[in-house]
Amino acid sequence: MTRDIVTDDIVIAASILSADFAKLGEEVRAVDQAGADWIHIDIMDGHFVPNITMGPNVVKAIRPYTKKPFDVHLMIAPCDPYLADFAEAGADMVTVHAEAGPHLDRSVQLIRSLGMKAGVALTPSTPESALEYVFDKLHRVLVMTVNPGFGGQSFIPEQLNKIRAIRQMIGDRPIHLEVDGGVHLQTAPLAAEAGADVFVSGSGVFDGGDYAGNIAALRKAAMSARADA
Ligand SMILES: O=C(CO)[C@@H](O)[C@H](O)COP(=O)(O)O
Ligand SMILES: [Fe+2]
Repeated sequence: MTRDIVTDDIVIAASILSADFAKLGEEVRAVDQAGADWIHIDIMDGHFVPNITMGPNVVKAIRPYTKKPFDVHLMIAPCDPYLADFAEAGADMVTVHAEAGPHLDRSVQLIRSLGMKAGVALTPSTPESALEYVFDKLHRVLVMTVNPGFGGQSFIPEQLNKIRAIRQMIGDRPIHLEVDGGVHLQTAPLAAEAGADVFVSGSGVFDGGDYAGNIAALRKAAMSARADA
């Protein structure tokens, strides 16, 4: 099934880390109906990051609640032993961290061989040069604008230079540039102006309960920066 399309459009990926875990399936359906383009799923292991969330069994359980693409952000180390489980659970795209192990190229090749789109994430202290030798195998790059592990943190503005540099590296390749962490109405335009086209938001989508209003406002904020460019 093809659920991932690379377009020139702004993509809003709702991060279910901020959802009510007691009714996760309904929350996924709700953000789908509220206009989210992708469902962003944060997988944390209490080892690579200081928090624990969910595994492939939960991804599988929420898969029937939407046809929107599942954008799985792995904050686990090692990741290779679990990639097939996420593919089987219904992940469309899997992003691994460049910092999560010594064999990034192997992880990227494995994701692709399992039929999923491949992404690499960089924590705030990792330079864009970490992408150099895997770049042409990627469908997306995820720039973390907070230190990974928790929702609701503040956007780190120094990451805007990294976003600009990666936008230059991408050129006309069909690679999404995803920004994750502290993405709100004030920061989405900055990231868009720097070159991001996928906007992950947890608290910005879920806080206050007006998912449709929040998603529409985020999209409008990101698009306004593009129109100004
Ligand atoms: O990967 C992560 C956190 O490590 C994110 O995807 C968070 O879920 C973003 O949350 P907000 O900063 O948007 O509240
Ligand atoms: Fe994430």
